[in-house]
Amino acid sequence: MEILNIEAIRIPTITDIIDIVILAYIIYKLLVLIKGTRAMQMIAGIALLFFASFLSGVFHLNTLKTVIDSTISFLPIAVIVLFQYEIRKILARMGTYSFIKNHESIEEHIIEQILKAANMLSKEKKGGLIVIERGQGLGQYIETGITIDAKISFDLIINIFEPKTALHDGAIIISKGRIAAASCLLPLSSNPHLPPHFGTRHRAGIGITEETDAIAIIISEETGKISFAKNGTIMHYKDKSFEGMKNHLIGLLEMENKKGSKKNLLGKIKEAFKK
Ligand SMILES: Nc1ncnc2c1ncn2[C@@H]1O[C@H](COP(=O)(O)OP(=O)(O)OP(=O)(O)O)[C@@H](O)[C@H]1O
Repeated sequence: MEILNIEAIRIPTITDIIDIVILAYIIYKLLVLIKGTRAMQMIAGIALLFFASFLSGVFHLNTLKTVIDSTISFLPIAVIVLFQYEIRKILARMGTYSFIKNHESIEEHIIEQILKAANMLSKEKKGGLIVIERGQGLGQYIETGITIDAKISFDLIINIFEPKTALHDGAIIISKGRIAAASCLLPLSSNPHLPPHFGTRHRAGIGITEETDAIAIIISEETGKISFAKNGTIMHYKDKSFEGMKNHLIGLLEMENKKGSKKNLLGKIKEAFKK
């Protein structure tokens, strides 16, 4: 009896190896992506269904197996419905793929103007929310606000966030090195793990970075704290020095500025999966 069919075994080619490496990478990223999320629980549930189907087959529980198998056949639709938000987000990020570097990316002196304004707002305990567009266009959020289309300056930002003025509510969106609009409405994060004391300003700042690759600077009216949000994660800024803060923001934006020119489809897919 032939135990092993030697004929069927062939030396893997370079293409096979690349194929396997890509697949392994995608599976790894998917597992990282869903670790600790409701998707993980869903996968555990799906695995349980397959196991139950297998067991009912082994013990010839035919009716049970039929019911379980027909449930399994609906799984692809259920996954699309349940994860439509995540799928939409990944596709939107992939859709922003660009061969061309954004030459209008933000410059250092502009960052200084933004941070000087953030510091002033913080000192005076005036709330502020500034969103910086990166690779992914923020047109749909810009449309919710009032068009400004002006050069970025300390004075303008301070004026916009002056309490009780017409434009102070909502966010400023910086696009292509200019203040595109003010009073913009951002999506609120629904992350259940955010501290309950986070109000709508912080949730909006985090929300826009969950939906897009933008960076948000949040200045708390209550505490004067300056925070940065990226990829749905918020970082309270501890180093009070201006240079430290500037380098931090440059660091957050650097991916776009330095790697922007090299950003390829794989990079976009990687970024989409990062979340
Ligand atoms: N969807 C939104 N998009 C943009 N800005 C928003 C949105 N919702 C609320 N804001 C802004 O947040 C302000 C209210 O902030 P709120 O006090 O609820 O939040 P917070 O996170 O506790 O901030 P703070 O620490 O400044 O009090 C609103 O006046 C408005 O300017």
